[in-house]
Amino acid sequence: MIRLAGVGKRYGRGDFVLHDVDLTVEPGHVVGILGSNGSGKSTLLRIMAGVSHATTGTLTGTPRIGYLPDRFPAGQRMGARAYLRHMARIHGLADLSVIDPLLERLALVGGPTAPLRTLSKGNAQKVGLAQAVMVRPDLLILDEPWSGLDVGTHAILGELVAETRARGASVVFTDHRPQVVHDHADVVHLMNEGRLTAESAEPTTRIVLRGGGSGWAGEPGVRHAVVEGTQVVLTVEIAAVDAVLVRALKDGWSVREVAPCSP
Ligand SMILES: Nc1ncnc2c1ncn2[C@@H]1O[C@H](COP(=O)(O)OP(=O)(O)OP(=O)(O)O)[C@@H](O)[C@H]1O
Repeated sequence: MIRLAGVGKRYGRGDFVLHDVDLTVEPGHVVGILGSNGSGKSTLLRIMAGVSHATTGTLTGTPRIGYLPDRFPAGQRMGARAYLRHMARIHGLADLSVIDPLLERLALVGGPTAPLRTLSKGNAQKVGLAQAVMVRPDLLILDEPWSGLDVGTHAILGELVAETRARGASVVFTDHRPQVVHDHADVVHLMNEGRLTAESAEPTTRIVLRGGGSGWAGEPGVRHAVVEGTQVVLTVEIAAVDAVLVRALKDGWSVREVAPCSP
């Protein structure tokens, strides 16, 4: 459906922010990309969506794409319905009757005629989601959708993802929280400083630490380290759990939780 091989990206003359990314998205799969802020997730999705070009490597496949960017540009006077109709025509969509039910389902506050620029970030994201799904894409690309949308819409988002998969199309989404990615993805990839790796199916342990000193990225056996407020949440290979706990206690961290996590 879509295949990336050796994809790298640098902005201007800066350092590479994506390195040698290989990724194949099969039909009917939901692919979750887990990575912390600045790791390169949005850059990768922009390349897949065709709004940014890879500096190196190749992309093959020409699926019909629906794309929800990390920040949906909504500074316009147009209302949601008018905007979506406009976008539908650009995409060559003949049937505009899907738009109103979609906006109703997403419970757009202010209704379909409220100017986009008056919408809150969460509501603007709903319009962004509507423009991405209304084209019935072969590949639905969603940049941190569970963070941008208000909690009330999370269940609808889950349904839209499931419906997309059920009709044999694919979804690629990002998030920085392991739980969110594991809850919704069939296949998980980890993005770390611009490098993408498939997550191993080996079971892991979730360790939550508070306080303490030095960072955890790159520590042996630590698949992922996410800072959440004053805590850091580690996803650790089972063989490394004892060593990580010993290091944490030596470094002054307080252990808040140790629990199995199932990918
Ligand atoms: N348009 C740009 N010009 C220059 N550098 C950029 C641009 N967009 C992103 N970057 C840099 O590329 C790196 C990866 O950013 P990217 O937004 O892809 O990461 P991310 O994982 O999506 O993070 P976030 O969740 O914070 O959006 C960062 O160092 C960022 O500063």
